[in-house]
Amino acid sequence: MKFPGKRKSKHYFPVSQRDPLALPEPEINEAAGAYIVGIDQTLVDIEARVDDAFLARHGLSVGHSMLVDADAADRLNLELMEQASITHQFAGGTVGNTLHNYSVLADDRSMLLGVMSSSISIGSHAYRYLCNTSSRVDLNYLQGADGAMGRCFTLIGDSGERTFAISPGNMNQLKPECVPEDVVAGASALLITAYLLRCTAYEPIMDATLVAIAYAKKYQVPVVLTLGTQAIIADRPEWWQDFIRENVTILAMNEEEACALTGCTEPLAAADAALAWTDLVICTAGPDGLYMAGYADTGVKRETRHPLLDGALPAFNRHEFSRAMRREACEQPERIYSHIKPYMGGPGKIMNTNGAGDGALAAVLHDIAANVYHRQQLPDSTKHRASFLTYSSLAQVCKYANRVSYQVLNQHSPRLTRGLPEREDSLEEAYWER
Ligand SMILES: Nc1ncnc2c1ncn2[C@@H]1O[C@H](COP(=O)(O)OP(=O)(O)OP(=O)(O)O)[C@@H](O)[C@H]1O
Ligand SMILES: Nc1nc2c(ncn2[C@@H]2O[C@H](CO)[C@@H](O)[C@H]2O)c(=O)[nH]1
Repeated sequence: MKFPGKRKSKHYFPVSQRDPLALPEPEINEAAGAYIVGIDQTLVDIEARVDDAFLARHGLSVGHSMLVDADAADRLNLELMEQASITHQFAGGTVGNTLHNYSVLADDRSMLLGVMSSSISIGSHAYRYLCNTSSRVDLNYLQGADGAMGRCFTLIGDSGERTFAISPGNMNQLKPECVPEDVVAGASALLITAYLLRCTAYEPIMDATLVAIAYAKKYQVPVVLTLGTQAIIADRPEWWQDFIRENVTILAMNEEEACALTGCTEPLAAADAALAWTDLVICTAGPDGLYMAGYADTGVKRETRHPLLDGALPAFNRHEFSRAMRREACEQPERIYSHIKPYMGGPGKIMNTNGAGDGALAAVLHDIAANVYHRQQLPDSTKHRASFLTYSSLAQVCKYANRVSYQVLNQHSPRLTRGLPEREDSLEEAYWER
């Protein structure tokens, strides 16, 4: 486990010196390991430049992800081939991207559950998917399936905005019995997306997702939900509110999805509203950076040393130096919030906004898994005197998430090609303080 950013704090990582307050001599537990497990619709992104007339002709809604049937996908594909407008093909899927990025950042294992073609030929979509996935993502639990892989036509319109047309192929065929209980039980978090529950008719992946959630709840594994695209939430916001209240520990969304879920246009107000149903919220807000909201116990909350910020809530970042906890783990829960502007104001030239939010979530997952790993190695450390969800403070997690988003904006693919530069490992000393 590579630590999410070196720092000057007394709690540092990897553990090379004992915490003086921890009692017994710590032994490194070789068998222990922290990993994230996720379920996804295995998809290959097929990227093409199109004009707005193309999107209108194929009945696609700009900036959103829509399902298309086999005939519509064939028509779309044919037109793209005729125009020779396909520019890239790489592995996609919102959870697959996040697990890949987590594994690159943490230099550690994650596990992907989903389907994969049973028989793979060189150059096929399945082959490309595997080639574009970090070797740290464990694919041994994928379920073999016949038929075409899911395709995500990623259409870049005149404004540079991306529109997704999803041809499902066999992406929804994951069976509940292919979700191993022990894999979920041992995970630091279970990652799912709202896309898994968007099917035109019954599909096995819906039950597989519900089974995985039941296992996660049984073993107190945090369930992390990323909302996917606005329309899915806008279709039935109350249903999603109930779903989140029942099942979700950590919620990730962008401001559009947040608005669809809560009715609040302001991202901080939306994150605050979502805390009624879940324990930790990450809400990205494009050029406005990102917000996080969570809970801390009164006894362990920490005041910020940054200037206080007013927004939808006054002095909302007052306790942003606190580490996030589940509400039920707090004797006296208090709400904590943080905000960060884009790292260095954003890149001079944005290569791609696709996956910037998924990148931020990968950083949050890294921080959560580092906390589990530290607890496995040093259970008596004062760092675990309360049951925290994150290794770092909310403010620090925001910085890290934001830095990773910047990295994604700076490259073409939503999947990181390498980890963050080593010399920047100390986030305190990086540019945002200048
Ligand atoms: N135009 C921009 N300028 C500067 N930073 C940006 C810009 N757009 C996005 N970012 C950075 O990327 C992060 C995530 O952006 P955004 O809210 O667009 O994600 P998203 O819509 O969830 O992305 P995706 O769903 O494709 O993963 C922001 O918090 C911010 O740090
Ligand atoms: N799992 C899943 N991912 C999607 C869907 N639509 C778009 N994406 C992915 O979202 C990513 C960008 O956030 C792209 O790489 C797409 O592959 C969908 O319906 N399901």
